[in-house]
Amino acid sequence: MQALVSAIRQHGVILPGGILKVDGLVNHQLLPELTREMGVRFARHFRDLKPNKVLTIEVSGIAPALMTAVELGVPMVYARKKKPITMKEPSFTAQSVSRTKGGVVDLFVSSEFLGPDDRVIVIDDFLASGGTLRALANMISSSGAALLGLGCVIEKDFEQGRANLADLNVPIHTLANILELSEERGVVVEEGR
Ligand SMILES: O=P(O)(O)OC[C@H]1O[C@H](OP(=O)(O)OP(=O)(O)O)[C@H](O)[C@@H]1O
Ligand SMILES: O=c1[nH]c(=O)c2nc[nH]c2[nH]1
Repeated sequence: MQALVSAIRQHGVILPGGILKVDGLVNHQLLPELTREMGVRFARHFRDLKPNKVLTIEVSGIAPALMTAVELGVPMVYARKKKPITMKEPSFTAQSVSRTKGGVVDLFVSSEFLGPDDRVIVIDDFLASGGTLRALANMISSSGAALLGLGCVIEKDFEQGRANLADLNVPIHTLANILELSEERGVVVEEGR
């Protein structure tokens, strides 16, 4: 997605530990037109698989996932990182490592909104090591739902997430691909795949 690549080149900042700061377009401020286009791209890619639900994780996955759900005309569910008292038992749980806040995070999805009748695509902001998508895939598996595909706004090629998730045997679609983050070459980014 060329507009996303340009925005990353313009606003992306390299932080220690191989972290790309894109708070101006994905993780703090959101650009409505750019985010809408993300949804259009994901929906176009996954529509033929006939998903009836989009799953994501709070907080940064919500915007692109919702835009995708709007395009597909299906509900969007987000995994919560703290279980509210409103959440009915049983819920599906998994753990992921927060890359931007540190520590292990518990994830919760209610069985009210995920179950054997669901055909799910997962949408998130970053595909890095793939740990977060793996956690979501595990919850989908526990629920009896079918996982159809994975979509992420930004892939960090050098963290091997795509390879780490290959055993899931589902299509993975990303909109921008970070090849390198370095002092010498800056943010090296190309369109996703
Ligand atoms: O492929 P991985 O190595 O799992 O990294 C990707 C995850 O890391 C970030 O989550 P984080 O908890 O840092 O941030 P968020 O609260 O902004 O969603 C990002 O939102 C992805 O969910
Ligand atoms: O803002 C972010 N920048 C990153 O580089 C990253 N990797 C995983 N999750 C991330 N979030």
